[in-house]
Amino acid sequence: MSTRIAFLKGHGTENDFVIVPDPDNALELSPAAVAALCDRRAGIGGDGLLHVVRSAAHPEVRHLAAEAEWFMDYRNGDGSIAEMCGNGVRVFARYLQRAGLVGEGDLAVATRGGVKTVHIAKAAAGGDITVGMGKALLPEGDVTVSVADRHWPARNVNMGNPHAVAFVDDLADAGDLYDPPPFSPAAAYPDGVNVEFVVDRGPRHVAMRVHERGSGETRSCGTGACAVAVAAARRDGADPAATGSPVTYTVDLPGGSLVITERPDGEIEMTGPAVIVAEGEIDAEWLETVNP
Ligand SMILES: N[C@@H](CCC[C@H](N)C(=O)O)C(=O)O
Repeated sequence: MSTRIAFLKGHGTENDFVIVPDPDNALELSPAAVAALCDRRAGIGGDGLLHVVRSAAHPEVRHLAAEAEWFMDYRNGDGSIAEMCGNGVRVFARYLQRAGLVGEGDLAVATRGGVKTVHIAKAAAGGDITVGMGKALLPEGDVTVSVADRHWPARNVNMGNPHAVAFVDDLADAGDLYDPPPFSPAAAYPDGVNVEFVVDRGPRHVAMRVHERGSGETRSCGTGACAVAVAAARRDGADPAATGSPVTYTVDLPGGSLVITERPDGEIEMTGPAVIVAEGEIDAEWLETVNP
């Protein structure tokens, strides 16, 4: 009889994830296995995978174990590794809460993009979760993104992972987003980039579509929404560090809305939903066939 491996399925504003609890880091999850699990026809399906591991059990973040008990080992749907996932970290926290592995209040989660603090509201089995996303870096230099023969200047924003934010007249300008939008100069993003296309909806209210590195077009991207809020604030002349007042943007995405606040110290908070929709078991024999 084959061993079975637990999984859950969850989403945050319809950015969906396969969740694989593996506290002792006992599973070998190759890029091919992750891609197979995230496959929407031949696997479970998801934009990415949240491998839930105790920090002490993972060589990349063992040094953070005293600070953050749990490590979000995030993988994109194509099996590639990313530094950070904003929707993912809320869903990750929701899983830990639901499994009784953490209590109420603030929770530190280790990611490749640093330790993030997640606030889970009291008695909230559902409801929104707020995450301290850290500070945005705004590397200097012009970046251009393209769709077919159209080109837009883009703001380079790093939220632990790289983003290129382009303001457009209409979200349809982004086209079908099947392929990663080309960008230049190539040296701006040696490891690829997440590209956001943004339109205005009203005062401090924008809407976006995103092509995610390693996942394609998704219905939401939390780090992308933070990058967009910071780029929109700078474009609108709003810099919390200069004024001493926080700035909040609502960012609409195809899968829902996220609320992003940048504080005068540069720290960014993101608030949005995190939902677990199912749980089950992965057949270990099948996993072996896709995990060479
Ligand atoms: N959907 C995520 C971002 C996931 C990582 C990204 N595709 C990358 O490669 O950087 C989010 O909610 O932030």
